[in-house]
Amino acid sequence: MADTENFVSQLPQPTRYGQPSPQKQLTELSASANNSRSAMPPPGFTNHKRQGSNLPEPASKRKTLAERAGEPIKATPAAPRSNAPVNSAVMAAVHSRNPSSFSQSYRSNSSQSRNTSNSTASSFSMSVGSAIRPPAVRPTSNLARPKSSLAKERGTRSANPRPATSMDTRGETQEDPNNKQVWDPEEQYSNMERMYEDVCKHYKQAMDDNVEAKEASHAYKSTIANLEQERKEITENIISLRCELETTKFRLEAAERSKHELQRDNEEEVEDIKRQHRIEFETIRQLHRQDTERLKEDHRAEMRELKKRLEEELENERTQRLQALSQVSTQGALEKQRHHMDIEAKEQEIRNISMEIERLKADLVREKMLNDDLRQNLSSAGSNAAAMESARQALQAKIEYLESDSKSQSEAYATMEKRMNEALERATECEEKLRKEEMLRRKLHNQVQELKGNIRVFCRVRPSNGVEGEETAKFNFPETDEDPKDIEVKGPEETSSLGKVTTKTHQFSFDRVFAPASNNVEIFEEISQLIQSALDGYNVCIFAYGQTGSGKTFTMSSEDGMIPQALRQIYSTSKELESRGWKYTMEGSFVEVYNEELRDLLGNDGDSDKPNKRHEIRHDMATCETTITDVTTLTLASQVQVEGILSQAMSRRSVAATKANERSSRSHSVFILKLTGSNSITGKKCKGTLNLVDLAGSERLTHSQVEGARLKETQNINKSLSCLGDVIGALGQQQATGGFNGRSSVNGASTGTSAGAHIPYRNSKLTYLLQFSLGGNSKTLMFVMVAPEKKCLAETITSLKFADKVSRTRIGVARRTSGK
Ligand SMILES: Nc1ncnc2c1ncn2[C@@H]1O[C@H](COP(=O)(O)OP(=O)(O)OP(=O)(O)O)[C@@H](O)[C@H]1O
Repeated sequence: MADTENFVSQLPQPTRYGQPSPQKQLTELSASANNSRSAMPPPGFTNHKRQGSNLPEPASKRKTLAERAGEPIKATPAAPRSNAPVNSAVMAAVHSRNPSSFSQSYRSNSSQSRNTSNSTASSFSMSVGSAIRPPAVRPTSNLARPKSSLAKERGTRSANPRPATSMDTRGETQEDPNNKQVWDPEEQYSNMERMYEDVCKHYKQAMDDNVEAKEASHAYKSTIANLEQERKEITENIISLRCELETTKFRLEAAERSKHELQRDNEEEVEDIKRQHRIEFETIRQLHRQDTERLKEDHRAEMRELKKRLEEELENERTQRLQALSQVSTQGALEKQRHHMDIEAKEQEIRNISMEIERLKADLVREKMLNDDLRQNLSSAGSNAAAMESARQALQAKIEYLESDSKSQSEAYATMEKRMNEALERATECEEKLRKEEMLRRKLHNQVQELKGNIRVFCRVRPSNGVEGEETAKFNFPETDEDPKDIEVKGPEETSSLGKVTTKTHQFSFDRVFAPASNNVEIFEEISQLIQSALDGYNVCIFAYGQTGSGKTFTMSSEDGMIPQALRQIYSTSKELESRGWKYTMEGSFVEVYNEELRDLLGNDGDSDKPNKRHEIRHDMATCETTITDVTTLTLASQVQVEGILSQAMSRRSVAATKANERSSRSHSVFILKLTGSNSITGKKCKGTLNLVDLAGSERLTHSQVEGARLKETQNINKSLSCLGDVIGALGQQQATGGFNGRSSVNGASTGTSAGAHIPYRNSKLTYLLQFSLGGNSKTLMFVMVAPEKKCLAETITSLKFADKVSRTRIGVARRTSGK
């Protein structure tokens, strides 16, 4: 295809169908003429002419006749040479064959010559000579002209110089004016005659040349005709080639069309095949789907069948296994029961042994703790024992004696048995006496507590924290023989209006004052009797009050703080009391009151800012019991558990403190220990609660100092602490007016037997939580913590004033909570 197009593009474009352009034709013709000229080598005519003539050479650039024949005919411009007009005149004369014109021309020429030059040789001869010369170039090479007669003649003439003409003579005459020459008509005539002859000769010669030229012209014409013929042939060839080209093009187009048709047919065929394939594919797919569906259905049916069979098998298997299992479990249960019984027996054994040990221990402790009566009993028992020892020795001697005599031996044994029984009876009597003594002790202890007051205040000044440059305030602890109860604080310097600087000394008295040197163990000794009260069935509340950093947490929760020591004491005492028939259950929980919300410190509430569960405080007014919903309660059944609950609570509190930006300073933590005891010998029951409270920092922040979350905290702390003061104040008020009757009314709601005044427990979460541990039915101890730094002086005095107010409050008699 590309070849075809190339071939077509290389062909000359026809101007009109089947007709070559005239321009093209002309070009081809001149080219052929050129070719013919170039093909024709110049004949030796020129050389020959030169050889045969001495005439001057024509201008080298003059065009040949043949060349001029190819040019369009135009008027010959006037030749610059002098002979040109003569030549044309001669030629015109020759062609017209008009002698007059010839003579006229001749005359004009001659006269012209005469006018122009007088000193040179005859211009006539020069002009005629040159004018009659044949054309310089032959038109064709193949038409070599024979030498003309004129040329021959010229050749001879050149060898023999021409005789002088009349003109020559005249010239000579003119040259020599002194030479006397006469106008000779004869001679002139003869000269004329000669000239005429010459002219005739020239004419003849010209005629010959003309003939030759005609011949040449014929030759040219025939050549032109040949060339024309050739051109025609070439044109025909071109036409035929063009026709062929057109035909080829036509065929090509037809082939192209057929190709397109074929292509289209092919495409349609392919489309048909595709369509067919699609239909076939769809049919196959349909069949396949049907097959699949059928197979699936079969498979489902098989599966159903299989499943059914398997279920049946499974059911059978299960029944068999269940039977086996029930047999095994029956055997296991029997085995377990047996083991259980074994364990119980062993436990009982252990219990007995441990009870024995505990009893022995308790006896030992009791020996130490009992008063003079007990010592007397013991001494009498000792004398009894000595008597018994002597009796035993006597019996021993008797046994030895009786060993030889069995009769006397059996008698001695009977006596010994009798005495043994007597001793046992006496021991039972002693135990009974001891129990009565214990009851008496409790009673006396409570009386002492009552005498001390149901709300007591201890003041503790913490040692300086040793920070360099920190000034310490002045505290004075007046020395007394008894326990120190007073404290003097030098207040800040005050400048009067007169410029006098004075320092006020504040004096306070509390139930006990602990100087910075005192330690936690020492302090606990003072409160251990209160802890004992909780075991005796009283509600006890010990709380630490003071500004941030004054040592509240250190006193309450450090390793030897009040909470750990109280727990340890309760545990050990409860164990001791077991020997006297008391059995205690102890349940501990640790909560935090933050922003008037309860958080469980033994649960996960302390980990985040928001408690995971919402805890509510519930009061049972009948039993005077408080419970908190969803709070974690741990039973303290062993010393390990006691330590566990402590470490867990401490770690929770420290996590919470770190996470919530030292929240411990801004929340109240309350450790609640519920003690339930029952005496298996006397059948008595008691229920006491020990609340150990680490209050939030008591420093009063003004609302303008804080904002946002901190403002809310501050408001809540201020509110709860002032609420605590209000409750204590209200309780004192109630006592003063004699309104207290064992139970107070809560926010006006009567608790049953109350005829008392309103106590605003509900005004804060803290007081509401401690409702049954604050007031008439409880024993309260407040620690007022004091930071010794001078910068804390103002807060210290405020705290001490508050504590003093509390200390002056007298609250009614506490009553033991009996179990149902
Ligand atoms: N009696 C003391 N002896 C030695 N160091 C003490 C004593 N009391 C308190 N500290 C120390 O003083 C610092 C502050 O005490 P603590 O944290 O108990 O104060 P706080 O009143 O509980 O403060 P917050 O209200 O922030 O909980 C602690 O480093 C503590 O160890």
